[in-house]
Order: sequence, then structure tokens, then C-alpha cells
Amino acid sequence: MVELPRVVIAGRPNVGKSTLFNRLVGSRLALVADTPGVTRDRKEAVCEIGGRKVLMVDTAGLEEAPPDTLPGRMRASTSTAVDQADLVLFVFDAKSGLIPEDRHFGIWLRRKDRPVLVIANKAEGRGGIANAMEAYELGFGEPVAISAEHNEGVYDLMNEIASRLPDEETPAEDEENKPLHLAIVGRPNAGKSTMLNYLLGEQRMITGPEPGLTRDAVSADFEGPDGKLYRVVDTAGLRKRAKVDVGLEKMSTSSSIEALKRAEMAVLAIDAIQGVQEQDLQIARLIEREGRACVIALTKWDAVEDRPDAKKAALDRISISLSQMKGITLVPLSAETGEGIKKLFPAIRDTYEKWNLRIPTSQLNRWFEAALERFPPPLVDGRRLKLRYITQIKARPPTFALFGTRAEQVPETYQRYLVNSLREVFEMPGVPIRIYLRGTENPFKGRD
Ligand SMILES: Nc1nc2c(ncn2[C@@H]2O[C@H](COP(=O)(O)OP(=O)(O)OP(=O)(O)O)[C@@H](O)[C@H]2O)c(=O)[nH]1
Ligand SMILES: Nc1nc2c(ncn2[C@@H]2O[C@H](COP(=O)(O)OP(=O)(O)OP(=O)(O)O)[C@@H](O)[C@H]2O)c(=O)[nH]1
Repeated sequence: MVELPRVVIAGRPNVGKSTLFNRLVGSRLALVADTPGVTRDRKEAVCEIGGRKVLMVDTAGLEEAPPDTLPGRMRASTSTAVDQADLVLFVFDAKSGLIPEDRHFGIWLRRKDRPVLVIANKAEGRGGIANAMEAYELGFGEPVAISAEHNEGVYDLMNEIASRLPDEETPAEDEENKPLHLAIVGRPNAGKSTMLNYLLGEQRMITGPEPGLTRDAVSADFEGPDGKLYRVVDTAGLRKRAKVDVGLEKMSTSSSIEALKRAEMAVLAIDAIQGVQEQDLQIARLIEREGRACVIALTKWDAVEDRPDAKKAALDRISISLSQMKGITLVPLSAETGEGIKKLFPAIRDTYEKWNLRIPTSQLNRWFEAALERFPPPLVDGRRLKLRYITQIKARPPTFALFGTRAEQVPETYQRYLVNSLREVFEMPGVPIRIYLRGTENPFKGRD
């Protein structure tokens, strides 16, 4: 029997290890068993993570305790689990931030010399993600911020885990052939199903709906007109849906959000005959909130009479009502005639690359200086804020940390100015950008 890669969840008590375990194992749970001879607190399950079968191991909280006590024995069991791990998920609580115990465990873990991925759990909301980035100081590389309880960032985490597992015997999907995960979203009747059928039908379909992805999710791979692989992820969308206008309530609570979480990019279908409506803008905001890159498909283009006018009206409405989507690529197309579909793919690729962009710190700070000069930071309590330094802390979506004295007091409007300027100067239309403000010492110094 081939030995499965072992992924071990570790961290101090109460950081959310069990919640994460359940999230990762989820309905794919194939087997839960108490490992014989180990304390009842070590749970194991075979599950599928990012297309790889793994043995997920939950451990008891790492605690300082004498070995002859129950916590002590639990620690010994954790230690054994970590020794056997192909990957250790080191979980800490982003809400409380790193505490001394976490740092101790970090040192302890380092001695174990196993691959480690740091997970900042309970990172729902803005503060959480800023705290998450503190964990750089543990020296295990980029922390991944999630909320196990609210199911935020878990899908991205799964992909990250899969990418860090040892190579399979059979060659895994290499980077080049990895399908780009797309969600096609839009309000009812926008032309999503027709576009999907076109893509899956007329283009060469490679695999059918994939069973067992999650409870309801379905996905299908196809080769785009550019010869590259795409995977449409959807929860209900590949099934025939009832043609009822149920509005955003349904859409926002169910399938589209789920699809967005699993996707890397969104194609937002907007009906060109109707033009951009408030509901379309709401969906665009949802995409940005989920941190997904986006291109707009202006559908039913064959039925549009005044094309220049329709396109301009759509662009205008978006730039006025959605500053974060300003300059977004908009591809007019018809799934009925196939017109324009080819142009969708270069747009998707281009935006995808920008979503993955990493801007060198020197370049970033040259922009930063110019931006500050052009429009100096405002006065707060009669004193000017001193902003000193900016660095990119992650991609997908591009996320930045901004340092300076009282940087955390930078008003929303000024943050928006910086984000919009970044997006414009580094040409990232349709890409969500996050900035975190740090009024503290720069923990990233010397990293690049
Ligand atoms: N706010 C928030 N709370 C969470 C999150 N994940 C877990 N929790 C809560 O944190 C508490 C601890 O979660 P557990 O999963 O039991 O933590 P654990 O690390 O397994 O704890 P031990 O078994 O003591 O080691 C519970 O009350 C969870 O509901 C999250 O993402 N956000
Ligand atoms: N003229 C024209 N009509 C289209 C095109 N694409 C879709 N339609 C029509 O628009 C209507 C809605 O299309 P669907 O693809 O079902 O839209 P949907 O977004 O999947 O709708 P829901 O399932 O309700 O969310 C149908 O009557 C289609 O025939 C197109 O490219 N040109």
C-alpha cells in the first residue's frame, strides 16, 4: 500500500485546530479513528486536499507540562505526530496575535526540522489579517490567514497545502498544465448557463463533473481557445437551475459565494441589453470582498444595437459606482454566436497574472514616495501622519503592509487614494488590493 502524505495540525490549545481539522476533512471524511496506543485526543482522517489524498492528523494542544500528566502525554503524542509529518500546519490565534507560547512552540518546531506552514486562524475581519502577518517573525515563511469557523480562506489554504506535499509517484499537474479556476457569476438571466454551455460544449471538454469535490460543488475542465486549461467551479451552476428570479438573497447566500471561494478568478456576466444594474454592482463588490480577480463579460452582444454606446455606458457606470473596479477589462461577447468569446481568454490570463503579481519593494517605494508627494497624508489631531515604508506581503490578491508612525490612523479616504493609485500605476484593473496599516516597527526588514 502506498503511504499517504501526513499533514499534522499543531498549535497551542484553543487556537482552532479541531475546527480546522473538521473543515479540511469535511464531508470527505472517509475514516476517523483513534490511533491505537495514542491518547484519545489524536484524531486522524483520510481526506482529499486540492486533489491529493492525505492523512490529516489533529493533535492535542501543545502545552508545557510534565510528561507524567495527561497534558504531558498529549504533548508526547504531538511530538511523535510531528516527527512523522510531511507537513506541519502550525496554527495560532490571529485574534490574540502571537503570544510567548506560540514563539516557544515555533522554536520547538524548528528543531523538528519538518516542513511547516503557519496558519493564522480566527483572522476574520481586517484586524485579524494584519495580526496574521506578524507571524512572519516565526521564520517559517508567509503565514496563511484563515477563519476556520467562518470558512474564509480555507479553499486557498487547501491549495497551498497540496502544493507543499511531497511529489506523487505519478506526475502531478505541473504548474504549466494546472487549470485556472474560474467562477462564472452574475444575476439571474445574465447568460451564465449559455456561456458555460458554449465553453464546455464547443470547446473540447476534458473531464466531466467531478464527483466528491464537496457536498454540492461540481467542476468541469475545458481547454480554452488559447490552448490552456480552465476549470469552471460551480456549486449549482452546472445543474439546470429553476428559472426564477430569486434575486441576490439567494445568490449571495449560496452557490455564487461558494463558487467564488473555490475560484481564483471570476467572470462576471452582465447582460448588455439591460446594461449595468445595481445588482451587478453588488455582485462585483462580493467578488472584491472575496479577494478574487475579475473580468466582465458583457453578454448577449449579438442583440445589442448601439454597440459603442452600450460599452461606454457600462464602463461609465462601473467607474462611477465602483472605484475599485475602475478600468476593469470588459469583453463584449455572445454565447449564441460565439462572437467575442476568444477575447475573453487573454483578458482572463492578463488579470490572473496581475492578481499573482509581486512588486519589488524598491519599485513599490518609488511609487510610494511619489504618491505621498502628490497628495500628502492628511493631518490627524493637528499632526501630519508620517508614512515611511510599504512592502508587499502576499499575492492572490496583492496585499501590502504600510508602516509609519500612527499609520493605523490613516483615514479610509486616503487609503482608497493609495489603493487606487497602486492599481493604476502597476496596472491591476479588476484586481482587489489590500493594504494593512502598521504603526509599529517594521518586522519585514531584511526579508527581501
Ligand atoms: N472567531 C473564531 N473562532 C474560532 C475559529 N476557529 C475556531 N474558533 C473557536 O475557537 C475555539 C477553539 O476551537 P477548537 O477547534 O476546539 O481549538 P483547538 O485548537 O482544537 O483546541 P484544543 O483541543 O484545546 O487544542 C472554539 O470556541 C471555536 O469555536 C475562527 O476561525 N474564528
Ligand atoms: N441574444 C442572446 N441571448 C442570450 C445569449 N446568452 C443567453 N441568452 C438568453 O438569455 C436568457 C438567459 O440565459 P441563461 O444562460 O439561462 O442565463 P443565466 O444567467 O444562466 O440565468 P439563471 O440560470 O437564471 O441564473 C436565455 O433566454 C438565453 O437564451 C446571447 O449570447 N445572445
